[in-house]
Amino acid sequence: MLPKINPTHTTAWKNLHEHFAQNDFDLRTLFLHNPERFQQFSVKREDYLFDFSKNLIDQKTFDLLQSLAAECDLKSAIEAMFSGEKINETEGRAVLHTALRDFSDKEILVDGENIKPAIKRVLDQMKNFSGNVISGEHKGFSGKEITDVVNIGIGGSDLGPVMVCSALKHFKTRLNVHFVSNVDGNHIAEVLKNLDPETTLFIIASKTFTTQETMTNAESAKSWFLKSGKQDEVAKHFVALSTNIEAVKNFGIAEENIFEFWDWVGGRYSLWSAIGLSIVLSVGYENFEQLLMGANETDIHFQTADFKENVPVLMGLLGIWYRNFFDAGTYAILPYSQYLDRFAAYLQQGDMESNGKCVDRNGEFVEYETGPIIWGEPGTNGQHAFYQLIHQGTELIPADFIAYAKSCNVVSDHQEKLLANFFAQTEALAFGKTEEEARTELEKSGISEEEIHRLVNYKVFHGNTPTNSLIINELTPFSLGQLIALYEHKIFVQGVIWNIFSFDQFGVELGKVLAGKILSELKNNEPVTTHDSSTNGLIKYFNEKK
Ligand SMILES: O=P(O)(O)OC[C@H]1O[C@](O)(CO)[C@@H](O)[C@@H]1O
Repeated sequence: MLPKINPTHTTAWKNLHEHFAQNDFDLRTLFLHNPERFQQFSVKREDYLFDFSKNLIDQKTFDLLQSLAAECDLKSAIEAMFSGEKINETEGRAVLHTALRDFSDKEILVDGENIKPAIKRVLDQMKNFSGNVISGEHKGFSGKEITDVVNIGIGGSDLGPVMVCSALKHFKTRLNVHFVSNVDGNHIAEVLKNLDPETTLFIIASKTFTTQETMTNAESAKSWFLKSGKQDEVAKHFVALSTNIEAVKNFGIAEENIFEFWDWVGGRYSLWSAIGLSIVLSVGYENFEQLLMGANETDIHFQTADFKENVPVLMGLLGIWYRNFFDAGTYAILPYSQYLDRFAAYLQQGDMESNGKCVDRNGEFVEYETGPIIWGEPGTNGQHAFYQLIHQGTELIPADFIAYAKSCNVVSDHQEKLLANFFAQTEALAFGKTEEEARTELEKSGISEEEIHRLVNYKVFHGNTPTNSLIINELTPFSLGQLIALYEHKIFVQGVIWNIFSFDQFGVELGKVLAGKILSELKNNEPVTTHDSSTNGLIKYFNEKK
């Protein structure tokens, strides 16, 4: 079981509030007074450098955040998760996505049974199946090789595979992997438009095998296929990834085409499981295994490193400092890598579905902020979209800047320009531009004193916008696994300290129930009056125009 400590009742929390009230954390001053600040607040590991010196902290802040982790008993929470304790108490489940990437001989027991053999069995099944598809040995009903794969899933059955397949495009196999997730018929229509049923493999990815969007898309995909293929040829073109074996069989998927995973794998933490089959088909099993091993490297770091040098712990603690003491409502993920174009979207589910909670582990409503809004886009594009607000807006927006030192593709001086922007942005966000500096620049431009007076404030940059800089040596399946796991564990750290349960998601249920009721009303084509005037009015308008 996880500890049930209200963070606001800890001594560290009270001291952090005092510390916050008594200091202004001016980065220019902090760097001026400590030439060793970078060395003091950065962690250099074999595959990456994590520089957190441009945060609004001093040594006392750092020490108090460490005390907070200790008072909230983070260490035992980490041990509880990795050991298979049922820390997902509201659903009575263990949380063991980490076991999926643990290649050691260590036994991990769930309800008295070692889960490692089953994990190995499914990995072998994924390896064999993907090898046969990629080699062309597995053929479609007309004897042709598979050329295209369509993963049908949503949420954790989509976002992780989409993000990884996008990030590892440089490593792709001959197969073209597509993703359908939205119940909006245009989504599947656009994907199927250019595909051939004779050479297309469908992956129905759903932990529960009950999600409306996925089951609707799966039925439509099957109907599309059966316009060409026969019912008894479905087995060659449809596989399923699920914990719900009975529901998969009822859908009509052959038993040998079911890739199982388990209830101790949360949807948003499932890309390491059978849900990763689209990744295996996209980049090959060896690269998928490297992805797992990279995540495992972070798991070991997370379990063994002193919290003072533990990157996920530091990321989590710094996020709490801004969320709960600076009242920052959002957190930006700004990868300076086009390959990571879906990374923020993936973390939106990972973070917001985990820590978007308002009831603590004692069943009481919390009286402090919990999970922030996660958002972001790759740099340098963001600089031409929303950096104006980060630089000169009224919201404090802490951000993680992520980049790779080496590029997968050497093209002219693009990499130097990309990193120059990365470094410039974190510098500008930290140190800004004072009124005096702005005035000096304007004076050099030769404009009148009156004009200078009129313009100077528009040219001031407040600075003191905190950033973490993560420079990873190169983008590989291994380093991507490390990166993803860093964020999985950051999220865990924050959930532990906020004293919430990070592994259920009851908040998604009400919408599903209401949608089911309204769907039946829409289908019977009668006037709808059972809702509020807005919902009734909207439904009426839709019925008139559809
Ligand atoms: O994989 P399933 O069971 O179709 O669920 C899809 C997604 O729906 C949710 O249950 C709710 O968003 C997610 O947690 C999950 O990843």
